[in-house]
Amino acid sequence: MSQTATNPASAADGFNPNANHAETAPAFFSAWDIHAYYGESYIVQGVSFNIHEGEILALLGRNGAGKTSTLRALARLDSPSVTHGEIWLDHKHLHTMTSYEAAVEGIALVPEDRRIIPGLTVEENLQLAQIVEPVGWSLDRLYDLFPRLRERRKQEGITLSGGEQQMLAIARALARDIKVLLLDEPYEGLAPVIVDEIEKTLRIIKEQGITTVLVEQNAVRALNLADRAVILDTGQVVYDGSAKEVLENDALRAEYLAI
Ligand SMILES: Nc1ncnc2c1ncn2[C@@H]1O[C@H](COP(=O)(O)OP(=O)(O)OP(=O)(O)O)[C@@H](O)[C@H]1O
Repeated sequence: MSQTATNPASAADGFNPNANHAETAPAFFSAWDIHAYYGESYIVQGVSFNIHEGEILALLGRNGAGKTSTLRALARLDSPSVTHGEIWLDHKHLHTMTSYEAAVEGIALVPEDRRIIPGLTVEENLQLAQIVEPVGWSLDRLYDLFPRLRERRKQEGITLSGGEQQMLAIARALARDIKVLLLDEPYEGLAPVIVDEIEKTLRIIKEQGITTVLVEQNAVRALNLADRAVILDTGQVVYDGSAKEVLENDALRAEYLAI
């Protein structure tokens, strides 16, 4: 059955669920000409990119460039509201789905504020993510990836350090059966040694075939980890290419990343 049957989004508001880009899509995960608004504010202004399965894409740009808004649009959250464009994941059209449906298809957004649930232990936060199918990594596998979480599994999640909370937020995403991990500033406020630890786990997650979109202010770190980079400026893509090229291109970095 078509996913459009139960979804409020339709061709009438700029989506075209019948456009069969799935047939020709060169990539596993694609955004095609996404436009999104907060009320009257036009923020995401025609963003397109393709990501191959298992790639890490660094989504970069100055403050206010529209990175978080783009991630939220990809996760199909209500705000910003996407008025035009298509989002394809593994031949399924996410642009006609609600955020819940997109999550079931395998999109996981780890927001900047991590959203650890107060009053629940580390383990309960993970178990809660597994109440509904499709379930992803087992608790044992998650604890092998994040040994600190195993040590603290009985501790209330919100009492963890910032780095541990970030680990819990990523573990909670993997507790579901996901295909794409959308990470919003995972390194923010963390000591370099903790960033090293999280970076190591992101490499392991990549080895498992999960595709990652990484929004990060620490652009050099993100570029060293990523295969590819997309740079946004005022809601538009101004660069789409290899991460290495951005690292090596002083002019590009100075113009759009101020580094
Ligand atoms: N809820 C909102 N309502 C109205 N405008 C918003 C809202 N959230 C973000 N914006 C505006 O959208 C623009 C893009 O914001 P966004 O958070 O996507 O940028 P960003 O690239 O992630 O920035 P940063 O690196 O500072 O987090 C900014 O001008 C911001 O003020």
